[in-house]
Amino acid sequence: MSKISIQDMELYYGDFQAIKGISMEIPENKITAFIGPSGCGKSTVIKSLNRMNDLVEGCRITGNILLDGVDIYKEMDPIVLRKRVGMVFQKPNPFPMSVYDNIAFGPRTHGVKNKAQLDEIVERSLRQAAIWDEVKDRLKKSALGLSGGQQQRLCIARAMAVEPEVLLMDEPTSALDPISTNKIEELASDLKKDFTIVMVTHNMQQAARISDKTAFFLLGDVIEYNDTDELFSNPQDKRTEDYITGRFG
Ligand SMILES: Nc1ncnc2c1ncn2[C@@H]1O[C@H](COP(=O)(O)OP(=O)(O)OP(=O)(O)O)[C@@H](O)[C@H]1O
Repeated sequence: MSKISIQDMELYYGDFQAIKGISMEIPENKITAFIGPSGCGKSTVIKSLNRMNDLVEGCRITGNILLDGVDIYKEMDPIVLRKRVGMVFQKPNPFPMSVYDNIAFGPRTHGVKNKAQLDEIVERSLRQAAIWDEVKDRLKKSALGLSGGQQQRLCIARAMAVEPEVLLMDEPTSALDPISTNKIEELASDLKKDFTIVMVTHNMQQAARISDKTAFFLLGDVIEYNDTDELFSNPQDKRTEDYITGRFG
C-alpha cells in the first residue's frame, strides 16, 4: 500500500487555483522527488502533506490526502499528523538555542521529561542525521554557530527526534555548498530505509541521482509521475522531455 495517497487534490489560494486536480501514490521507504519550474505548485503540494497550508489564510483544499489510508484533513489531528510527517525547509532554521535543546525541543513538547531518555534521543537523532561526531563536544553551544550544512543536518535530526514516518524536504540543499549538498543527498539515501521521503528540488541531477520516483509539475498539474529512471530516460510527455532536456524552466 502507498504511504501517502493524493486523490484528485485541488488547492485554491483565495480565487487563485494553484493545484488543478492531481492524484499520486507515494510509496513507503522510497524517495519521491517533485520537479518543475518555479511557481508550478511543488511547495504547495509538499506543504499540504502535513497541513502547513492550514496556516495560510484563504487556502482551501478539495479531494483527499491519505496517510496509511486515513484522511489527514478529515480524520486526523494536525498535531498528530505533524509528529508523523516531519518537515525540513530550504533555509536551515535552527532555533536560537543549544544543539541539545534544538533536538530535545520536539520530544519535550510531546511530554518526554526524563534526562536519560532525552540524552538518548538527542544522540540517536544526531547520529541518524550523520552529524553526531561533529557536534558531540558542543552540545551545549548555540546551534547558530554551526556551518550552513551542519545546521541543515541538525534540522533533519530535529525533525527525526520525534520519530516521524515521513520526512518532507522542501529544496533542502538549495542554500548549501556542493560538499554539504552531497552529504545531505547521501543522508537522504541512507534514511529511506527507515523513512518515506518526499523532496522538492530545483536540481534535476539531484532528483535523478537520489530519487526512486519523480513527479514533474507544470502550472499546478502533475504532467508525469513515474519511476525516476523511466521518467528521465523515456519521458512520455513532450513537456517533460522539454523540461528535462533544459528547453524551458
Ligand atoms: N500563500 C500564498 N498565497 C497566494 N498564492 C500563493 C501562496 N503561496 C503560493 N502561491 C502561488 O501558488 C503557485 C504555486 O506556488 P508554489 O510555491 O507552490 O510553487 P513552487 O513550484 O514550489 O515554486 P518554487 O519552485 O518557486 O518554490 C504560485 O503561482 C504562487 O504564486
